[in-house]
Amino acid sequence: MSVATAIATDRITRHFGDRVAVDGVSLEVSRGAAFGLLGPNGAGKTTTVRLLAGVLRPTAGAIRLFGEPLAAASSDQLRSRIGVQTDTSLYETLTLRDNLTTWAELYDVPRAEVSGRIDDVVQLLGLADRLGSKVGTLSKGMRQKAALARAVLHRPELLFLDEPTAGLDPESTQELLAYLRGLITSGASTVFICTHQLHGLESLCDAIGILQSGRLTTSGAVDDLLAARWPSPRYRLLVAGSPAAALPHLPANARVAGDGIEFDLAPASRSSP
Ligand SMILES: Nc1ncnc2c1ncn2[C@@H]1O[C@H](COP(=O)(O)OP(=O)(O)OP(=O)(O)O)[C@@H](O)[C@H]1O
Repeated sequence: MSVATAIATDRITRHFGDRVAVDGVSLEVSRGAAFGLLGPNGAGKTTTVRLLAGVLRPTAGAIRLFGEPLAAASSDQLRSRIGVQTDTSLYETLTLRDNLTTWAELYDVPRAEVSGRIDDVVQLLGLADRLGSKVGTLSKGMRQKAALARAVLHRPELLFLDEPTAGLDPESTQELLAYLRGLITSGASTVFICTHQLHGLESLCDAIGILQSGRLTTSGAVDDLLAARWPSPRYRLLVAGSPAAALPHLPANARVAGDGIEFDLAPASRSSP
């Protein structure tokens, strides 16, 4: 494991009584990358995030964050380096601004920067006109975005998102994806997303893992997994006139085949919308 590794787990397992929620999971996430953990309900995704965020301890196995054993990290270190988006972390009776200000203070955001950071993040997430609303009066989608605003306010190096698009309408989903894409592209945070529904989240991820009944059954680069799972279709084009003359106008992998041209379509890449 190199210093460029943000998360490395070695066969982590977590039992709840007789139930095995996470079963021998080993994974690595590079610093600045986005990793998607996919799996059906009950697969162990939230438990994995809670283990990685230091909220739960593994029954067996080891976790290293930024090269250091998680077990040795102090709660202050974890708090400053990690952000976790959960919808249970907001005070319903406080306004959105008071929620974010309270969290900024708890997370030691420099006092002079608090107001500016709040204004920036609510602007980007389309919540600027709801700063004065009590969180209890916000819609579910707005709360999702408010929870994300709270999680990123202290600019964590490692951001955990649990079902970030759940309950969002298509427009809000696109707004949230655009915000996350900007965050990931900036390279400021390593982002770990878990979800049972893709909703375009895969387009943000460099790598994904699939969790089933607590076991990581597949993991790898998104493009490689898509190519293996859905081999790119091969097209054959009949050309009026000389196939060779048409070649410069076609994908680089096109080649002349008989009286036509053949080429594969490349798998969708992370930068595609
Ligand atoms: N605190 C707990 N006590 C007992 N069992 C638990 C606890 N937390 C999780 N589990 C069990 O561990 C398994 C994995 O749960 P987990 O919440 O990690 O799954 P998930 O993939 O996040 O599911 P979902 O997509 O429904 O949120 C489930 O069988 C769940 O009942």
